[in-house]
Amino acid sequence: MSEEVAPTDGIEIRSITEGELGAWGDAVSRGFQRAGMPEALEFRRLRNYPGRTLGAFERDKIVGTLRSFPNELTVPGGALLPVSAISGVTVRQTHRRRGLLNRMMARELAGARERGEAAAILVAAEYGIYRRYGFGPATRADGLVVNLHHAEGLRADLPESAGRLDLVSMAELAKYGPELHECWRRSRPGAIGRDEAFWREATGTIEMPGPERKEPFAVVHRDAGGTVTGLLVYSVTDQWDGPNPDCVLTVHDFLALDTVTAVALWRYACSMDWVRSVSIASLAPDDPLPLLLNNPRAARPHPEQWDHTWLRVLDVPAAFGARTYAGPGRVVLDVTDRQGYASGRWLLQADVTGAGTAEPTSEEPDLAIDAAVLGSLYLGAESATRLAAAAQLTELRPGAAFATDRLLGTPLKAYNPDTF
Ligand SMILES: CC(=O)SCCNC(=O)CCNC(=O)[C@H](O)C(C)(C)COP(=O)(O)OP(=O)(O)OC[C@H]1O[C@@H](n2cnc3c(N)ncnc32)[C@H](O)[C@@H]1OP(=O)(O)O
Repeated sequence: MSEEVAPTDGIEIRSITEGELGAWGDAVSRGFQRAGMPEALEFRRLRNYPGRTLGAFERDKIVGTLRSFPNELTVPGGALLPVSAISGVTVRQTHRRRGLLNRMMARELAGARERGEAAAILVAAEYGIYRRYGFGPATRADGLVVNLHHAEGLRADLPESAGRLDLVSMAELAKYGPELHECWRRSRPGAIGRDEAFWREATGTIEMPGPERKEPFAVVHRDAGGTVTGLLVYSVTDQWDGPNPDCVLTVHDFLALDTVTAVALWRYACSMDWVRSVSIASLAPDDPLPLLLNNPRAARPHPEQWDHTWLRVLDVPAAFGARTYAGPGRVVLDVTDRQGYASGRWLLQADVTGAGTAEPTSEEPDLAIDAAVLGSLYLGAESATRLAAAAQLTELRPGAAFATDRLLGTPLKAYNPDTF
């Protein structure tokens, strides 16, 4: 496993004390080019776990930051995998490219492995940073913009809800949202848990830096029995084309437990007076929304479609034993890992029930990959066939990439709506 390099520059990497939280948050703001807009102290407190908020200290000055918090990642089949969620990664502008991130990341990954977290996840500010630490893009956020003029509404043959929609306050959203999300997240590989910090920020009881917050609207769907089965959080621009309304409805959060609920919520959004387009910045790549419209061509890719959550496998047997598989099969992976956590030859095999294991083996390998590619394959975000075509992995036996896809393929695309 990778060891932290002995410091030669007098800069010490250590976890901060509670009393240093304010200065640590200021350092994060500075590193993110947001001087003067510190992250709310309350938010920082809620995401501060003993030993997991790191600072790079030059004497008493914080010149580097990285924090992680425990989370659970839904894996194919619905199990929840313990993961380390990393965020707040910054190095002071005057101290960059001297290896401080290398040192903070080495410490964090070693800590995560010790705590028994089978993988680490993060949302990368820039594409080029994290592959060297074994992270690969593992979910996508493929939003849509629906032009309502072209859409011609939702299809008339869709199932109608026997339930109802209710506009709710932020306080009610804080009450209904967590339970609904707990249910929803088990159905989508790539989803993560939402903690108190998430809901406090989403419902406005923690003031975050940035432009003044306009309270969004929230609507919940209840089924005929009164159970909340979906929510839509949105805002509407005040935009006019001369005397004619030309508003955009922007979706901030959308959760639906079933098709009837999704139809009811999308019908509501797509038939709003004054609204000419619906913009959803983050949606699962295989979300059925375009197919609900009379004209699916009206749903165009959102300009911000991107690789969203990056994943780094830390414990191969635990991670691959937790997920399920598309069918029976076996494949031997030869994994190269600079930090060592996933290095070696692994026999990945699954039986007819979809249960599978990853075990060390001395058998001849079928595929040669690096740890970042393992991260991209884990939730099924990328196919081995595509990665082979992109020269990101090497097939050592003809047909091995296809065999890997038959094993790792998932019926639902990995998706995580939450940036952290
Ligand atoms: C999960 C999150 O929080 S994402 C947020 C990431 N933070 C930011 O983008 C804020 C602005 N940037 C920064 O604060 C810093 O530049 C950081 C944190 C990205 C990098 O910190 P540094 O201490 O400069 O990195 P360090 O010197 O350890 O470099 C490590 C390696 O990453 C590379 N690297 C560092 N930053 C970048 C980058 N932005 N793009 C590509 N490569 C990078 C370095 O070249 C080096 O490569 P090598 O090991 O092959 O020689």
